This record gives sequence, C-alpha cells and structure tokens, in this order.
Amino acid sequence: MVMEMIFRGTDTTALVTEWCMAEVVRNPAVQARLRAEVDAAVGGDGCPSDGDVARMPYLQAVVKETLRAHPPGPLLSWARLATADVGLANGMVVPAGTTAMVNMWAITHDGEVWADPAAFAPERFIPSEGGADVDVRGGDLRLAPFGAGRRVCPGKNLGLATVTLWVARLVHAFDWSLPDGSPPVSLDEVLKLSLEMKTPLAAAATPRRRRAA
Ligand code: HEM
Repeated sequence: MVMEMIFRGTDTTALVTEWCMAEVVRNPAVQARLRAEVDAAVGGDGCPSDGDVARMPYLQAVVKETLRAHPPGPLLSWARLATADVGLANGMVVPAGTTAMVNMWAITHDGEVWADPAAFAPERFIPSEGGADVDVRGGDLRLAPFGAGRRVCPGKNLGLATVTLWVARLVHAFDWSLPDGSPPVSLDEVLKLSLEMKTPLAAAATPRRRRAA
C-alpha cells in the first residue's frame, strides 16, 4: 500500500507543480494576479496554509488549467481490457477482449471541448468570469486528470491539496523569472511513466521579503 502511494503519488505531484511553475514563469500576468490573491489572503509575512488556499479561487483555477494543459497521466492508466461487451451512450459497443485507452490529453486539447486550447487561461475555470465550474476529481469528463469511476486516483484530494499549497507558498515567498540569458521556457513534453517537461524548468527565485531574525 505504501509502495503504491509512493510510486503513484510522488512524480505526479512533483510534475504538476513543475508544470504549474513553468506556466507562472512564462506568464507574468498570471504570476501577478496569483501573487495579489495570495498576498491578500495571507498578508504580511505569514505563510499560506491549507485554510488560506480554500479562499483562493484564482490559484485553484491556475492548478486546474495546469492539469488541463499538462495532464501528468495523459493516457490515465494506459490500457484497460474489456472483460465483457460494453455498450456506450452513443450506441457504440466495445467488444469483450478489446484493449481500450482513454486519451485524456486529446480531450483536454480538443478545440470543440475547450476554446483556444493552446492558451494558458485560468479564467476558463472561474464561473464569475464566464468560465466553467469543473470538478477535476472525476465528476466531469471534459477534464478528468485523475481518471473517473471505480479506478479513479485514490490520492486525488491529497495530490490537489499538495500542489495547490506548494504553488501558493512558492509564489508568496519568491518572485519567479527566467535566469539571465536563458532561453524561453520550453513546453515540449516527453512521455515517460508520466508526462514530463522535456527540458526541466530552470527558474530564478528571488526572495520577496526578509523575516526578522
Ligand atoms: C496531482 C497528482 C496526481 C495525479 C494527476 C494523479 C493521477 C492519477 C491517474 C490519472 C490515475 C489513473 C486513474 C485511471 O486509470 O482512471 C491514478 C491512479 C492512482 N493514483 Fe494518482 N495521481 C496523483 C496523485 C496521487 C497521490 C498523491 C497518490 C497516493 C498518495 C496517488 C495514488 C494513486 C493510486 C494508488 C492509483 C491506482 C488506482 C487504481 O488502479 O485503482 N495518486 N492517479
């Protein structure tokens, strides 16, 4: 059980954080809005807590948009074997013995599902700004980066809470930018066990404030 949690829970959580920070570095307007929200919720020299992030809708939208743009399990559990004929809602039948894969990456980048899918636009998840109210934990198949149904990721709440808190703390404590002279952040992907950045993120973190000793 512990092995399974480590095996399935560590690289996914770390990769979503890395992709999220890559988008934060690439998109200064996103970083500025995120920081304003985190500062307003935390204030002063405090450190964001789980309770604080619950009051940060833009941060949650940024994490959702990261999961849409860069789902770490693009093919969910890679493959499933149909043990019986399965009738789909659209009338199609998946015959017993078929190996089936769900291409979540294709769904999250489909222009008929998500307008302008190549854009990193957290607002698409803010209902008060015309965005969609999407439950990413398996309740909406337009964006199900943790899978859905019987084999949905059992660590989804822990994974989401961890990434959200880490990003809040990273943005609260540091200004994030490209190191001097380095090329722009590359969003090229490589599929290993999970979907990784082909060129790992290299960013400069400048402390924002000094705490009294
Ligand atoms: C943001 C972080 C995470 C993402 C994006 C993620 C994503 C996924 C996905 C896509 C699946 C396959 C679901 C399916 O086939 O329908 C999965 C399965 C699984 N995940 Fe996660 N996961 C994350 C974090 C975690 C954490 C923190 C844990 C444990 C502490 C965990 C434990 C597992 C396990 C044990 C399975 C296999 C479930 C089964 O086959 O019944 N995951 N995860």
